[in-house]
Amino acid sequence: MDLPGIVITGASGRMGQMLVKGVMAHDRARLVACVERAGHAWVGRDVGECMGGAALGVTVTDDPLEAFAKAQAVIDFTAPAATVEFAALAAQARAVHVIGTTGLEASHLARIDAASRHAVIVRAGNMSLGVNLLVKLTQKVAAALDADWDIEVIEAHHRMKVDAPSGTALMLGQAAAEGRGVSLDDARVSGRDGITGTRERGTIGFSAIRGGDIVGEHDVLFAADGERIVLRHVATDRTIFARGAIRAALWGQGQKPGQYDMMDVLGL
Ligand SMILES: NC(=O)C1=CN([C@@H]2O[C@H](COP(=O)(O)OP(=O)(O)OC[C@H]3O[C@@H](n4cnc5c(N)ncnc54)[C@H](O)[C@@H]3O)[C@@H](O)[C@H]2O)C=CC1
Ligand SMILES: O=C(O)C1=N[C@H](C(=O)O)C[C@H](O)C1
Repeated sequence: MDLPGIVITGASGRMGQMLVKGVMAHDRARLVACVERAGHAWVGRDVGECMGGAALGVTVTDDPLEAFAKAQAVIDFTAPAATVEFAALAAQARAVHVIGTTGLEASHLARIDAASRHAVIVRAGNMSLGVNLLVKLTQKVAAALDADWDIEVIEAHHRMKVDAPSGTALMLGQAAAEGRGVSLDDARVSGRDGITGTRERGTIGFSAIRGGDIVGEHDVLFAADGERIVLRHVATDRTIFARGAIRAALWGQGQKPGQYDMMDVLGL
């Protein structure tokens, strides 16, 4: 039987290039197409040559529908506006849609939800094993501690990142809120500046650092009088995200239509 065919959207991006390499090196998947936005310099050229290596026999296209028709899975680390379009097209093609894109708002999530009635969608703000384990740990620690322990999520990323808090920080904040039995929407405090007043008991704070080429660092701080606990994940290489996304694309084959996350894929 043929190996599942995979399309990479946003192929020229930081994650796109990792994913092209990851699928090419994989023994249970094959690269069938690469998509970039209309007008991008890579469109019409071989993706391997664009990446500065040997030709891979896959020409970058700006036609997602044609690309998805050849595929069993679409791996998508692009931008919210593109991802919601891809969700509808992937559902039309009955391809598994793996969404790594972050910065999605309620209107985007509603469109992804609609697409998931017809197709398998796996979405996570972080596809790494380590972060998904950290999410579980965060929930457990938050459940064990009362509101004498202030919770802060601190994240650091490269200077090109466009959304904050990061998708991972929001996953960690959500886990902390669930552990504590509160709603994140009610407890969330982001971006303090000026005369903020003293810290409100029970809130969950978010701080974002942007600089240089930081791949992704996340701390969940539990701070009480006289002691602190810090849960930390440091990503030093984007292959951890690509590995998780490819695993999700293969896991999704044969699943029932619906929305899944990396906890489902990893069995956590
Ligand atoms: N869930 C996870 O594990 C991870 C998620 N991310 C997220 O993935 C996204 C992308 O991150 P990066 O690769 O660093 O960004 P990037 O800016 O390097 O790449 C994004 C790519 O998407 C392309 N693109 C945008 N609109 C498009 C369209 N309509 N059609 C086709 N291609 C389009 C851009 O041209 C670009 O090549 C971000 O939202 C980021 O937060 C990043 C790393 C891990
Ligand atoms: O934009 C990034 O780079 C990353 N984005 C994801 C996020 O928003 O959490 C995952 C990872 O931290 C890298």
